[in-house]
Amino acid sequence: MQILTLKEINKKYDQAKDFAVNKVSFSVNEGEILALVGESGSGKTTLLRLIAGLEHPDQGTIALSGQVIVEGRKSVPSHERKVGMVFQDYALFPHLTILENILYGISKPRKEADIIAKETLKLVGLTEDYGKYPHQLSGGQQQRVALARAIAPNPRILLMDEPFSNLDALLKDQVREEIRQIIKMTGITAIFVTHDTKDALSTADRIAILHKGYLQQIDVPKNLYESPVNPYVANFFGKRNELIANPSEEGFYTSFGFIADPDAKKYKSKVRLMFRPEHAEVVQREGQQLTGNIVKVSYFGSHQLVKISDEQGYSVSIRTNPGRVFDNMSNAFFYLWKYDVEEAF
Ligand SMILES: Nc1ncnc2c1ncn2[C@@H]1O[C@H](COP(=O)(O)OP(=O)(O)OP(=O)(O)O)[C@@H](O)[C@H]1O
Repeated sequence: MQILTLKEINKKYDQAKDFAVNKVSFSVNEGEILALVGESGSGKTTLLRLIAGLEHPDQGTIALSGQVIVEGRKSVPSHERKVGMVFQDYALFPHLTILENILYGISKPRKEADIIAKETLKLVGLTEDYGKYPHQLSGGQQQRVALARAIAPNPRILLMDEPFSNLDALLKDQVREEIRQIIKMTGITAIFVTHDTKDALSTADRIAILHKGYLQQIDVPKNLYESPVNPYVANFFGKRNELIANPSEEGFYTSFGFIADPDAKKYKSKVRLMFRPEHAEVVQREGQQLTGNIVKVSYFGSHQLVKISDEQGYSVSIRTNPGRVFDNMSNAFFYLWKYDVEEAF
């Protein structure tokens, strides 16, 4: 069931030249975690603020739990929308204890509020720390307090602005997993903004990608990564290699050799074969594969990238498992097991 629906949302700030958000429509299902991703200035935060009621759109409607909260001039005030917010810097009150920080948002009699706050602290694994002050906690723990404060009043939806950006790389993996688990345990619907594709791919059920205020694609992570609707989305989710190829009846001619592909005959002129480093395989023996010279092997622990160059010095990068040994400047054979064909010119 859909809990949040945005229809044709436009937003232009005073004095701004362009729209920050352009005709954006999408829905979020109950219990779903949606990531809003895009480069800086793509409109992610603006969308979040429009849903929270901190901004009003120039056009469009927003409905939350069956209630229209934005339509024309109508706007349900932010505090009546029952939206939970987690800010990038957590925005905890430094002079209040963890328990007091959480109690702050619960408008219930003290005894009842106390029970809710302590239950929420248990949920986020901070039962022992309720008497401490924010500065006495680690970044990851502060993050969990901010989450507890946002979910304790039982909001209809949880909004998080760059929730992982203040954490170092090591902590990030752990916190992502924790936050996802907590959200899933409560069953709350959540939207978070991030510019980091890893945050989105690992934490979200679906991802919406924005570019210059336009929604490009909204889908489950696997589909966005494997079947992007346009080159912008494809490139956003990591580097792709590009091979210029001439189509023929039987396949594509590239500077690394021939790729047999009956679909090639569909194309009349030069195309670009786009493939991700993990969608190619370096093989031992010569055969029906492409060939080139290994010019660099970069080791990343979990994998390595082998850079292979053609006779003109144009290179592609292929991901291999870290245990494989390659000699620099030696001849290499490889094949592509997945690629997209894009019109070249
Ligand atoms: N208060 C404002 N007044 C005028 N222009 C604004 C305001 N806030 C944002 N903008 C502009 O609107 C566009 C979208 O900004 P927004 O902050 O929503 O993008 P973002 O994707 O969240 O970027 P970032 O990742 O850098 O936070 C940008 O061009 C930005 O400069």
